[in-house]
Amino acid sequence: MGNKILLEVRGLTKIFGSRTVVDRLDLRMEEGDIYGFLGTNGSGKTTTIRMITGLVHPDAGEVRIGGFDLKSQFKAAISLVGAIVENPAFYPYLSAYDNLKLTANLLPGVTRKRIDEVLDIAGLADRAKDKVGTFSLGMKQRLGIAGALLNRPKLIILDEPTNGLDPQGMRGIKELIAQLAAEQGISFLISSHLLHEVEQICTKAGVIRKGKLIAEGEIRQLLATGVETVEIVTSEPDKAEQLLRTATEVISISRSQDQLTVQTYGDCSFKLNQLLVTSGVQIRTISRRPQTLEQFFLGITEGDGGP
Ligand SMILES: Nc1ncnc2c1ncn2[C@@H]1O[C@H](COP(=O)(O)OP(=O)(O)OP(=O)(O)O)[C@@H](O)[C@H]1O
Repeated sequence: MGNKILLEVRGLTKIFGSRTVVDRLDLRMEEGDIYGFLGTNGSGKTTTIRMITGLVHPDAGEVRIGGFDLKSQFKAAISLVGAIVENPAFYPYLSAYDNLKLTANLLPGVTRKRIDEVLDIAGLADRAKDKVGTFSLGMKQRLGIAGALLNRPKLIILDEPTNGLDPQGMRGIKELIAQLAAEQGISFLISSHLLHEVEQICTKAGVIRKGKLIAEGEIRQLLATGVETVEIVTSEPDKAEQLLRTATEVISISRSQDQLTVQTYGDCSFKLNQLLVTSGVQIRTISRRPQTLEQFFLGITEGDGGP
């Protein structure tokens, strides 16, 4: 395995109309990583994955897979990737085998033997001849992973793979991911809005919020990372908000009359205080509430359904 860089994303940006949905995003995966891409609904995960898989053109930034530039060396870069973006689509009246044969026809050099192999790996060998319409959602997801394995990728990208699955289906997917990583050295980029799920499967994670990567690292280290809620009461809330939005540590600001509630990455209340005071903003009170990223993430997933 080693520490070879498998995926490098730099400054990736997507703007829809006047909204910046993905904002100068950087990601870095090494071979062997199972990377959890964590964020609430609408935070920009699917758009990022679509850019990494060449389905959406970025407005800025670059993606390199296995050292190949996705734009100028598309074939070489994309041949290293197997991906399921959103739900895998199958023909319900065709068998699992025939569905994979259709996928295989689009890929150069994939043999019939390989179709049997991937069905076996996904634990579907004995259902190969059954119509996909009779499959549970978990089996369809495993069939999707089988399809993604056809061209022997080094990186598999899964967008919310356990969405809608029952506990047994979830377990099946998690076990398959762990097995493919351990036995075949395949790396995974897995998007999810569920912290505990990422914690169970992944070795590393990045947290995306409003299109920005707000934290990245080894899971354990990441969950212990400090995040703070700073509450500021001021007679000049407009000016204060404008100034605070320029600070890199600020994740979000909400307002209620003359009170600003500011979420920050790391301990920076002193810096924010100075920023306001040196610009002549009078502060009535300032208080801080430290949290771990885990508490923060659980709080935002409960509290707001979107960005
Ligand atoms: N083609 C598009 N045109 C305009 N806006 C879009 C388009 N695609 C996505 N968006 C918007 O971009 C934002 C991010 O969407 P995205 O699907 O990337 O988020 P997500 O984190 O994957 O969320 P979810 O888990 O709900 O899929 C959303 O507000 C969405 O409405």
